[in-house]
Amino acid sequence: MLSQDRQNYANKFEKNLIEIKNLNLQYGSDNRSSILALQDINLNLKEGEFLCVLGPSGCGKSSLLKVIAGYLKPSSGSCLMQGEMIKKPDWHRGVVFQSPTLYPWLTVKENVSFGPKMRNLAKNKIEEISSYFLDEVKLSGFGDRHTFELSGGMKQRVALARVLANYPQVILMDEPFGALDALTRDNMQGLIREIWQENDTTIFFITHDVDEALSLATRIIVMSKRPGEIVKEFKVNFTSQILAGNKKTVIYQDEYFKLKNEILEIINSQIEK
Ligand SMILES: Nc1ncnc2c1ncn2[C@@H]1O[C@H](COP(=O)(O)OP(=O)(O)OP(=O)(O)O)[C@@H](O)[C@H]1O
Repeated sequence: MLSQDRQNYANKFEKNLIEIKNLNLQYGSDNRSSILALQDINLNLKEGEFLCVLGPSGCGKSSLLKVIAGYLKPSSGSCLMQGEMIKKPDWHRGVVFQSPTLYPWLTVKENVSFGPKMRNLAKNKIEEISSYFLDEVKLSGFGDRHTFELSGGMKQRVALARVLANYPQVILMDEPFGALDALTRDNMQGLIREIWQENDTTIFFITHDVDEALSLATRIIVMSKRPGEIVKEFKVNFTSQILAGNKKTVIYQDEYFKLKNEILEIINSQIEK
């Protein structure tokens, strides 16, 4: 795949969903103990794109996600969704963390139904939505189980179905597969790739794994060490090639290796020696 083709593919995502302008985030107000986590972030998240964020540990990836989610307010600059300032968490921005936060006293189906119930949807609609998304994450037969009966990968699929059941405009994922074994992780990557394609979802995805980013993203941003700034971005489309064909043939291309090395070099240059 020529880099021009990659560029053209990524450019098909045009419409801004989230606009981040000149954003700084500082923890603590006391000058001596305060930490500048994010510095001068300018980033537009486009509708339908799959954006992966890479960077050294502590560079501010989770902090950026928390600002977008509405958990944290920027110290300066702005973070807008469809032109509106993000002020607090909202169902329109679904969040999936590395450790799934499920309600252990509820069944799998009740966990997935929770959001639609809170939004006072009709009983039959709630049933329809929860069945649909349990099926999407391949857990149809597990609706009556309790979450403690499930494996780590299954719990993460419930967490994903629970977020999807709210039809969010964007899904924010913070190393969602970081705690899973290699095989489960590969399956989960396949699942999120399909869900992204089938539902035209917009995804903001933090990972430490360059291969994960390359095989999922339509765009990758690489951040500097703290205070986190965006060092470089890459438009990629291996994910659509994988959807259309065979993962192995895609990840053994020269183009893939070249990009992987370039990204690894940037990340390594940011790790404090
Ligand atoms: N609540 C907090 N109070 C003070 N400092 C914080 C707080 N949360 C994060 N930090 C600091 O801000 C910086 C960025 O943290 P953040 O968790 O966003 O980085 P990260 O890139 O997600 O890290 P990792 O990859 O290790 O998860 C770090 O130096 C961290 O110690």
